[in-house]
Amino acid sequence: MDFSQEYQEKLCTPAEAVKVVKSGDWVDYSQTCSIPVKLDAALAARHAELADVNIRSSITMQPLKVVEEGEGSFTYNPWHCSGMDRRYIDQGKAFFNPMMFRNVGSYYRKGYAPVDVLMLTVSPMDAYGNFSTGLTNCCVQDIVDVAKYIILEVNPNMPRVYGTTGDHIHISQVNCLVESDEAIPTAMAPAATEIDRKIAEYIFPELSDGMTLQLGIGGMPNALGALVAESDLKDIGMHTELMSDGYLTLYKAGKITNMKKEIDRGKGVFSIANGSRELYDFLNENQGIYSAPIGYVNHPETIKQFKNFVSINGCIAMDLYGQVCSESAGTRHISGTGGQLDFVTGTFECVNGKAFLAMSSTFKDKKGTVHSRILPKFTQGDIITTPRTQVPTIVTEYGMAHQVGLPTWMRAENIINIAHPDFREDLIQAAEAQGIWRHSNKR
Ligand SMILES: CC(=O)SCCNC(=O)CCNC(=O)[C@H](O)C(C)(C)COP(=O)(O)OP(=O)(O)OC[C@H]1O[C@@H](n2cnc3c(N)ncnc32)[C@H](O)[C@@H]1OP(=O)(O)O
Ligand SMILES: CCCC(=O)O
Repeated sequence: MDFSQEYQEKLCTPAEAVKVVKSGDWVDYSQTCSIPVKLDAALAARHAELADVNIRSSITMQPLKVVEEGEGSFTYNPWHCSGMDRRYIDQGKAFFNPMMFRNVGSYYRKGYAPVDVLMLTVSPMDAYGNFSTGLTNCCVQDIVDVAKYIILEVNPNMPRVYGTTGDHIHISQVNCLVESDEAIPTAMAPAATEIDRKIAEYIFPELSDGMTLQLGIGGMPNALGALVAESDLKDIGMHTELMSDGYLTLYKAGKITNMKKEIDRGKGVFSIANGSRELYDFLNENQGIYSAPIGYVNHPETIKQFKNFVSINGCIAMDLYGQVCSESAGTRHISGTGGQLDFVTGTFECVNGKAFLAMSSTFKDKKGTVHSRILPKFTQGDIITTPRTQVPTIVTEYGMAHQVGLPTWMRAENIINIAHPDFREDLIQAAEAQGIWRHSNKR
């Protein structure tokens, strides 16, 4: 088998490749590190001749030309937002696409998310005609299966990552391809703050040897990663939606062996990766790691097979009823549901599952005013990411608030105990007015 002739026949320039896009089409860019840079620029250059083209993607890490140069012709619809995506939404150039992450693949398969053209970055072809999907497995197989036309942007900087379904695309499935040597975008995790470190210290005693760990984004998971790296904990397993540098720190410290995992033993599993170039090099042809579809990684049926599973994610605000908002600030869109509800739900199903949602107790706005993240009730349009029926333990720098199985007055008391002291009295009065404060509650 020699696929080099087919490769040459399908090779074209970005401008030639994007000619297939018509007004009214839905174009899919895969997500985050796999967004095709040259094809995006070539498509944006056609803005004067196109109208009402919809782009689907997520978590952009560098400017999208169709958004920045194609206003009026292209509408960008992210499934999940990076800082850049939320600025596009703030500017009215993009519109969030709500989703449950484990189900996104089925949105494509069931026809709710049509795809006229798929274009994405992949690593160079191997001897068998396969292009690795590299850092983004996610739901690429579902998109490939339904896309009417597939264009690859082949880039030697995309690591070749082994995996299950969705880890590669064969040249026979592809309509055309272009070549690129653009750097794959990197994302540096925010430095951990003193508050992050305090939260990590509350969670740390809940961890044990042999656990399987899912870490979300942000400074707090990094702080926890650093604590674990310096601890005596051993034989940790990785099963995570997002692989970022926090895990690389744990691998480098010898903490992750994956040998105690009940499933996928010996393999660290992720669905999307973004972080440093060092992380991408670590993933390249690493047989100890595999990428898998989000529909597998995030599914409660998968997660429940782990006995000792620990899930740690961030949130933005919560109310005294135990509802958690992790994706908006009032009506301002911030990030997305992502895998939060998937992991909270799945972890509850595990024999010894422990899920934590973490946030600082207060937020300082751009004018310097300090607000409590713990609110009496949500009234400003905040989106509920984790409903109170599924909410696990909440952690701030003042401690942990257990919620599962507790009546309203106990939930409210636990939540107020982890609020910033300056806001506690007002919260107690609100709880009383809302009828969720019992006369014997501690003050
Ligand atoms: C990868 C995984 O996590 S896997 C599965 C889990 N997925 C999830 O949990 C998804 C939902 N969670 C998240 O997206 C994140 O954990 C977040 C958004 C809650 C926290 O992430 P961080 O990176 O620590 O958020 P950060 O503190 O930088 O705030 C993000 C933005 O929200 C704004 N913001 C945060 N809290 C508030 C608030 N209470 N009021 C107003 N704005 C706020 C910040 O100002 C910032 O906006 P800016 O970029 O315009 O300045
Ligand atoms: C890739 C990050 C999406 C999420 O927060 O779940």
